[in-house]
Order: sequence, then C-alpha cells, then structure tokens
Amino acid sequence: MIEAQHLTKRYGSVTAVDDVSFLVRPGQVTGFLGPNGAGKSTTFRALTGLDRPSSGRALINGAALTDAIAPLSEVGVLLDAGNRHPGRTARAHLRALAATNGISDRRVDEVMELTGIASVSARRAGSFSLGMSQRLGLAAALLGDPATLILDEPINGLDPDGVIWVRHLLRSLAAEGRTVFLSSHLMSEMAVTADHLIVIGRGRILADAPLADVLDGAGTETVEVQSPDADRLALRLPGAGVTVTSVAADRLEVTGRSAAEVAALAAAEGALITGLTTRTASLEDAYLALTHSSVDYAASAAA
Ligand SMILES: Nc1ncnc2c1ncn2[C@@H]1O[C@H](COP(=O)(O)OP(=O)(O)OP(=O)(O)O)[C@@H](O)[C@H]1O
Repeated sequence: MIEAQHLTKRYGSVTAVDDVSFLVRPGQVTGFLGPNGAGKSTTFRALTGLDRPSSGRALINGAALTDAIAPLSEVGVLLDAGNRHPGRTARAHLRALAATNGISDRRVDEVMELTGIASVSARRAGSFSLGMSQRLGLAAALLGDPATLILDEPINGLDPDGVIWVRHLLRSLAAEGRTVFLSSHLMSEMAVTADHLIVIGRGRILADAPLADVLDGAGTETVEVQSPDADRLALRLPGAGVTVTSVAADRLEVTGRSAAEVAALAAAEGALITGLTTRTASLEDAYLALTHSSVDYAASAAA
C-alpha cells in the first residue's frame, strides 16, 4: 500500500507537487499519468525517500521508507534505468545491491532469469542497450521480493516483446497481491496494463479512478455511418443530445445515438446502410481531455 497525504514538494519558487493525496492499493496495477513536468518523478522520489517533502507525508505500508530497515524488501524501485556503475557487470551490480540488503546470490540468479538477462549477466552494464538497462533495473527492483513496486517509465525503450513481457510481469505481480505503481506516457499500453489510474497535472491530482471510469468519463461513443442516403439520414437522426456530423458525401459521425438506434431510424427512412461501426473513446482521448489545460510544453499548431 502506498499513500500520499497532503504531499507538497517545492523547489525554490516551483511547486512540483501541490497538496497531493492518494492511496495506491495492493492487488492491482495503478498507472500514474501526467504531462512532462507534472510531478510524477517528484512524487516517486518523495515516496521512495530520495526527496524530503516540503510538507505532508509519503508512506509505504504505513511508514516513511526512510525508516525501513531493509528497503529493497519493502519496495522495489525503478526510477532511472541508467543509474548504475557502467564498469560493473550486471551480476556484480545486482550482487552489490543484494549484499547491502542481506539478499542471497541465489536470488540474484533468480531475478536475472525472471527478467531475461541471465545470458548477459557477465557483460558490463555500461554496454547495455536501453531495453537491457530497463530489464536490469527491473531485476534490481525485484531483488528483495517486495510487496510494493514503484516504477518510473518501465516500458520506455523496450521492444514490442519486452513491452508485452513487462505487461504480463506487472499483471502477475499484482495478481499475487502486490502493490504496483508505474508511470508511462504510452496510453495504449496503460489501457491494457492498469486497473486504476491517477492522473496528475501541474502538481495536482486531476483524476483518481478505475480505468473503466476514466474511459467512461471521456464520454461519448461515436457511431460512424456509411450510406449513399447520408443526406436524408442526417435529417432523420437529430434529437436531444444528438450530434450529427457529415464527414464525407456518404459518411456521417453520430454521437448520442447507439448503432442500433441509427439502424432502426435508417430502416424507417428506407435508407440503405453500407457501413456501421461504433468507436469508443480511447484512453488517449480521455487523457488528453483531462490534461489539456495542464500541459506545460505544447508545440504550436504550425510546428
Ligand atoms: N531538482 C529540481 N530542482 C528544481 N525543479 C525541479 C527539480 N525536480 C523537478 N523540478 C520541477 O518540478 C516539476 C515537476 O517535475 P517532475 O520531474 O516531477 O515531472 P514529471 O511528471 O516526472 O515529468 P516527465 O514526464 O517529464 O518525467 C517540473 O516543473 C520540474 O522542472
């Protein structure tokens, strides 16, 4: 269980995290989303004891991590995949971490197997690709078999096989009852990995809800209609809360009516339908709607 209680972090005049409170529950994957500079890494650093909050509290399993005796067994952390001695081999890096936390060499071998880096364990970490570094970072996070995982952009740099592997790994860790909290800018991946989402913008929580609710909040389903009688149909479809947009001579986009209603109205009108599809709002749509006013670094339309 991870808990932020009125967490605030200021850097000089910048308030990176502004009175943030949330609970990340065990047994599910919770995604932490937000635009660049929103405060995700700062929140992670406060939770993992790397930064001291200006005010409020950041708790792992009810206590500040700085008070933990064996932090690697309390929480597995991946904050910066490049954060290791480049001259050390992967195995030496993990063994050094394990030794300082009373973890056996056998566990080092286990996590290298689990993360698919056993065959490169004797290679220097400095020669690792971004994807291999991410796997090494995940291996380090898993060393202490922790009940809680905090992972900043764990998918970043992984190839499609790696992305799917991380998805299954995180889902199985959550299914074992662990608390899994991760950030990512890849909405399509979050949509299939996370059960719950916390969205932050300019240091404030914009949403804290199950994935399904965030998607529902994006609202509308759009029904795309293809018909040689689109003009006639466009006159028949309107009603309270209904929008009808003509996108081509033979195509309409309709919100506020289901595909079945559109089909029934077309039949009553004697209009031929040659295509009828329903498009639901994606997580990307929902995310953009939630964060559009909190984006710090937006390119101009011309750019
Ligand atoms: N050490 C620091 N000193 C000064 N300002 C900082 C420091 N760390 C972060 N900030 C500022 O705090 C704000 C939040 O940054 P943070 O790195 O937490 O965002 P983020 O959501 O992780 O962004 P990204 O998605 O780009 O990684 C930004 O305005 C950033 O410039």
